Amino acid sequence: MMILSRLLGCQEQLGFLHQSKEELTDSHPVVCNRNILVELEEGVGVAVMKMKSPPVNSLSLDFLTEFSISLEKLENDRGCRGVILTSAVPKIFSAGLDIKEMCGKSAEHYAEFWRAVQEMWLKLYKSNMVTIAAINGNCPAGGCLMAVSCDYRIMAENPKYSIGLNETQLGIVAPFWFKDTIANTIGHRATERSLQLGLLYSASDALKIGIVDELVPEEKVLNAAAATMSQWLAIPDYARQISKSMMRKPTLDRLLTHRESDIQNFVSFVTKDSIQKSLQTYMESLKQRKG
Ligand SMILES: CCCCC/C=C\CCCC/C=C/C(=O)SCCNC(=O)CCNC(=O)[C@H](O)C(C)(C)COP(=O)(O)OP(=O)(O)OC[C@H]1O[C@@H](n2cnc3c(N)ncnc32)[C@H](O)[C@@H]1OP(=O)(O)O
Repeated sequence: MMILSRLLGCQEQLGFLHQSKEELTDSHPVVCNRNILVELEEGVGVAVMKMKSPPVNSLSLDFLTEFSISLEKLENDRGCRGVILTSAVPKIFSAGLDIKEMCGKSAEHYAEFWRAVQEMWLKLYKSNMVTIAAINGNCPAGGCLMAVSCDYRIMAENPKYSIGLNETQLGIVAPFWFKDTIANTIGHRATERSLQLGLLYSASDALKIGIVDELVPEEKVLNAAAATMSQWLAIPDYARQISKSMMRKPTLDRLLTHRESDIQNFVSFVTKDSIQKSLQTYMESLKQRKG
């Protein structure tokens, strides 16, 4: 019930009400949501989802809810066959889960938050559409999960940007389905090293290890994503979708089977004093790094 009312509440915020006349008459309909801009190029059947939640596109409960609703709308739109996921915030793809959602809140809040994280991943990983991440900035932890849940990743070749699952550096643990998703991308051994050490890879190392598929100059990331999209869309949808499902279903089913216990694990983990302390110390270190 709580989730339903949040979804309904968010649908109002989703901005269908806030579209300007220009946006409505544009041949590329734009939906201006609070955290995500969705632009659907109808003739081509491709939507661009631009995350725009400054300063760092952190994945808050509101953001995740909006993301899942937006993706579901595209999924149900027969005119949309592909999605490019990118960022409208300079230098940041996404800073991952919003740490503030995991600090000093109630057990009920943590459970609701974690269900929204699961939902985002389930929707993205099982999408029937072609999904391409155009990674135009830093991409740690939950940001990396989003990227590796797409079918293909193109990253800006900027030595300042990094990508990876750095959870252990915060004193927390990537859950099994984060691990499965990255292992499906880079293999078991590389995942073991990557997860234990909480490695963040530079763009060039990410290409070498296979977290990303391609590097291009920053200003070409979106064009490169569009070019790759047209190659993938040249394959008949039905055959491609069944192949995707064959590869991903066991991983999806594992979370679906253990969804409630995964939420309980998260809540009991994150409510530990030691974990709360680690997260608070990490947030403080982020602030101090600025100064
Ligand atoms: C055994 C069973 C296990 C079960 C499961 C249990 C555990 C849970 C696992 C949970 C998995 C977690 C996944 C995650 O995604 S955790 C988040 C990890 N993210 C990070 O480590 C990234 C942190 N951020 C950065 O490194 C940098 O901010 C940056 C992304 C590189 C951008 O740098 P810069 O442009 O210099 O920006 P600032 O650092 O100055 O940041 C601007 C403000 O944004 C705040 N911030 C940054 N990241 C986050 C975040 N993830 N959440 C919330 N807030 C964030 C930062 O504090 C600044 O705020 P201020 O302006 O108020 O100081």
